[in-house]
Amino acid sequence: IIILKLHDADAVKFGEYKLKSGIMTPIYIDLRVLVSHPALMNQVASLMYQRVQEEGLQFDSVCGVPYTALPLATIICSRHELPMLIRRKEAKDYGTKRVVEGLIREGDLCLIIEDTVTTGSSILETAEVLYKEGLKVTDAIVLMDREQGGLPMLASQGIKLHPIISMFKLLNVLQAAERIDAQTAQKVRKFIKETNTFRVKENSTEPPVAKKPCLVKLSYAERAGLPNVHPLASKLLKIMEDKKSNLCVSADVTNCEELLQLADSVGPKICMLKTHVDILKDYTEGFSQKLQVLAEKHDFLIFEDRKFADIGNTVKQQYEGGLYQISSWADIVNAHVVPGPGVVKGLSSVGKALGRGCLLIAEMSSQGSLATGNYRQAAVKMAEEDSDFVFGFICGSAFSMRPEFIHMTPGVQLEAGGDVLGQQYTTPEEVIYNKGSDVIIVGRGVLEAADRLKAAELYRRSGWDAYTKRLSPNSN
Ligand SMILES: O=c1ccn([C@@H]2O[C@H](COP(=O)(O)O)[C@@H](O)[C@H]2O)c(=O)[nH]1
Repeated sequence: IIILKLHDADAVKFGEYKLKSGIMTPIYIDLRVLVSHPALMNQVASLMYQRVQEEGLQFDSVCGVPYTALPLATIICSRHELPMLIRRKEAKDYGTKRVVEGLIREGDLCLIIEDTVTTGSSILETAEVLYKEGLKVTDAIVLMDREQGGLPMLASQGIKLHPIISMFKLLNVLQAAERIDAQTAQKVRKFIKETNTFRVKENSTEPPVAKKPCLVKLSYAERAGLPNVHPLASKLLKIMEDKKSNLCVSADVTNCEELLQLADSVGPKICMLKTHVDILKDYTEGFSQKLQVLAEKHDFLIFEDRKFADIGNTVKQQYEGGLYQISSWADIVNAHVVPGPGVVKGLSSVGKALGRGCLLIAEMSSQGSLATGNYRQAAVKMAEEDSDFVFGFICGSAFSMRPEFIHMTPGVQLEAGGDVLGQQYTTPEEVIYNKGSDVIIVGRGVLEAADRLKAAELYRRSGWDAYTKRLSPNSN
């Protein structure tokens, strides 16, 4: 009966609508309308709490995913006198600057409340914020599961989803009540089946049990096939899987011939080659053409570590013009987030049409870096707003719960340490296995070795072993 009431309230719409992922859908669930139907809102909250009781869920606090689920969480908490937490979508830049409001005790278990689940990414985002505050999340109650992969995806991350209504049930009820005809119901069923965003690995006997949440439990190959992954990210993830390499060599040498020799030598071992074109003494246009030929030959991407950091109009010119014409040869560039979204818009206005992609610098490996806390959050927000151009981050650890974003970490050597100018090193195992990052960026670890090729192979193997260990069912 709740399904018919939701339909009456226009919370279930049939037609052509765009989802958060960009996919067009023939059915749209709009539970924002609930605020105008208090009786229905109360009934939904009751059903959700009933589910909590039926499942015997134990928790210390409740947090609604902003914004639609906030009133639902509020009603449940108020009625049953449960402590509530409020997750801010954006941290304040004054006062306490908190991202989660309410009483937080390290190790407390928080129950998440959500209105609709498609891929599960919104619940994961909220869970990630809560983890960072020291809380645990093992369960989420959702009113409507679109059955497009959210449930198994969340299970793979240690979160059990408890849906009140599922898409197929909803279609059956609406069809039986003659609210929709058989053709519409069939069209939606087909769409839902064809756009499933997550599949449990075939032949896997592993139950989706709650483990310590690992940000990226999916393989590179699985992530390459996600529906909303950037084409360049997909290409990179496929290269990584094919070449069994998550190694990016930072080619910080100062003459073109040496750089080309290095690229040709370590090419088979790497997924990406990073350049600092402005340290080359003898740059010519011919050099970038030769580098592209080598990238093609050995199947790696070129990342120019230009670290753009100006207003949109200036970075646009720096990217496409000047001596280096970076946009004509570099697959990937990066940008600081300090200028605000304009820097991405400027770069995107040149690079998007060329099929290029951008990484945002969310953190830096150097000692005393100011890129921490809210700064990193701002980078995530900017990436999400321009995910048709930005596909990842330069960072110390994985923090975005969206598997379509790639995390890349510089400051890597086989032994932890640093240099005299503030660089700090961690190991491939620490970066990939413990911190959940995807790519290790190694400069002097390879460049200063007596045998650069041998060193590249050592780093490749070390990074790859850490990745396979991360994926193994026994890892937590
Ligand atoms: O936070 C950052 C961002 C970029 N880098 C760059 O990576 C390499 C690291 O070289 P090593 O020789 O391995 O130290 C270098 O090109 C930096 O400009 C970084 O180190 N940290």
